[in-house]
Amino acid sequence: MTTLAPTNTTTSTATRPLRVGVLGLQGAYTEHLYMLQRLGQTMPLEARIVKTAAELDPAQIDALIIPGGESTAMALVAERSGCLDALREFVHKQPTWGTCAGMILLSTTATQTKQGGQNLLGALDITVQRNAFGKQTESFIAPLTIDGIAPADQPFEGIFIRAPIVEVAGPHVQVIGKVDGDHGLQHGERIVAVRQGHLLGTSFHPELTKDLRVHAYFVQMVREALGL
Ligand SMILES: NC(=O)CC[C@H](N)C(=O)O
Repeated sequence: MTTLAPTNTTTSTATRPLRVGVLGLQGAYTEHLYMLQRLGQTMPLEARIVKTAAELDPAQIDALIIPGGESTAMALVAERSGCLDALREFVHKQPTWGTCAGMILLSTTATQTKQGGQNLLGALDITVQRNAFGKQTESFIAPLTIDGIAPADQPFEGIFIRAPIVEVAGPHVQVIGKVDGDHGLQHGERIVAVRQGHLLGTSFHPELTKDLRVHAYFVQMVREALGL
C-alpha cells in the first residue's frame, strides 16, 4: 500500500495559525493581547507581544497592533531601542492597526505635537490632531456606527481617552467611523476610524471593552492580505 505525503506542511499559511504581534514598548498592549487570545479560542490565531527589531519581521509575525498610550513616548522608546526603522518598514507592507497613540504613530502628519515635532511612521495618509477633545478629564464614551463592523442598531462603545481626530483623510483613505455630538472641545461629526488598504486606524480603545468586533475585523483584514 502506498502512503501519500501530505500536501500541506505545518509551515504553510493554509495550516498554521495567523500570528499577530502587539507592539509592547509602551501603553495598553496587554489588553490587546487578551482580546486576541479570546479570539484565538475560536480560530487559529496566535498573539504575542513584540518589542525588538528582530521580532518585527514578517517571517515572525503576519500583522501588528500598535496600542494606545503616548505617541511621543512610544516613538522615543522605539528610537532608543533601535526598532524604529524595522517598525517603519513593517507597517508599510504588513497589515497594521493603530489605536489612539498607535494611529498617531502610523500617520503621515500630526498637529498639536511637542515643539520640534515627533517621529511618525508615515504610512497612513491622514492628518491627525492630537488630544483633540481636550485633557484626560474630557475622556468620554460614545456609541459609534462603523462601516463593516458596527451597524446603527448595534453600535460600538467608543472609549476616548485624550484621543486624536482625523482632520484630513487622503484620497485612498476610507472613512469608516465618525463620532457625533458635543465632546470636550469638539462639536459635531469627527472622523475617528479609517482604513487604507492593509492599515486600520481608530481614535478610540476597543481593547478596553468586551466587544471583539474590531479585533475580529482586523484579523479578517490580515486573512485577506495573506490570501487565506
Ligand atoms: N489614549 C491615547 O492613546 C492617548 C494618545 C495621546 N494623547 C497621544 O497623543 O499620543
